Amino acid sequence: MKLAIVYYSESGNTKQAAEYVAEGMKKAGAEVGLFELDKIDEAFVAEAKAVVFGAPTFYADTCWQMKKFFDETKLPLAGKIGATFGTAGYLQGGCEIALQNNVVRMLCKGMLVYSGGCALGEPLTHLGAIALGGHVEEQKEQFVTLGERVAAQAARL
Ligand SMILES: Cc1cc2nc3c(=O)[nH]c(=O)nc-3n(C[C@H](O)[C@H](O)[C@H](O)COP(=O)(O)O)c2cc1C
Repeated sequence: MKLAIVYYSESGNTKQAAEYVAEGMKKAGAEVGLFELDKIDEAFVAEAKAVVFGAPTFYADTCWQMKKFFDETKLPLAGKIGATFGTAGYLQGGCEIALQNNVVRMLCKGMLVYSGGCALGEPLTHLGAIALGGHVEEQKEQFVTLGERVAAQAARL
């Protein structure tokens, strides 16, 4: 089963988070494609059962590069599981708004948005996984768990 992660990262926080999400997917036995936004293997993503989007928060929204991706992409995302994670500088900086807006964009693309929410216990993944202030390693469990949960749900599709 192929699963993809598409992320944007300037200073490395979201890249590290993406690697943890990939770790969780691999633990679940998936073949994982980890792609920077401008280096997407489109054939892999087209075959993937799930695509997880990761982005830093810019001005209390997902970064403009991710918004541009959703505006422009012609990738066949409809019907795939979609999930999201993000990083931000600080608690009141709007990362949850950024995740919510990624959720809205995934819905617009016809994706089946999933995180496991609070149904599967701790850690509660709700809108997705978040790390603040560069403390990505401290939130590793959240990102790994999101990857595992997406992989498990994709296997059920
Ligand atoms: C242009 C710009 C705008 C930002 N705006 C916010 C913001 O509104 N709220 C916030 O919490 N952090 C903000 N940040 C901080 C980044 O979201 C944070 O450092 C993030 O982890 C960077 O991810 P990266 O290392 O993957 O590039 C901003 C950073 C930049 C460069």
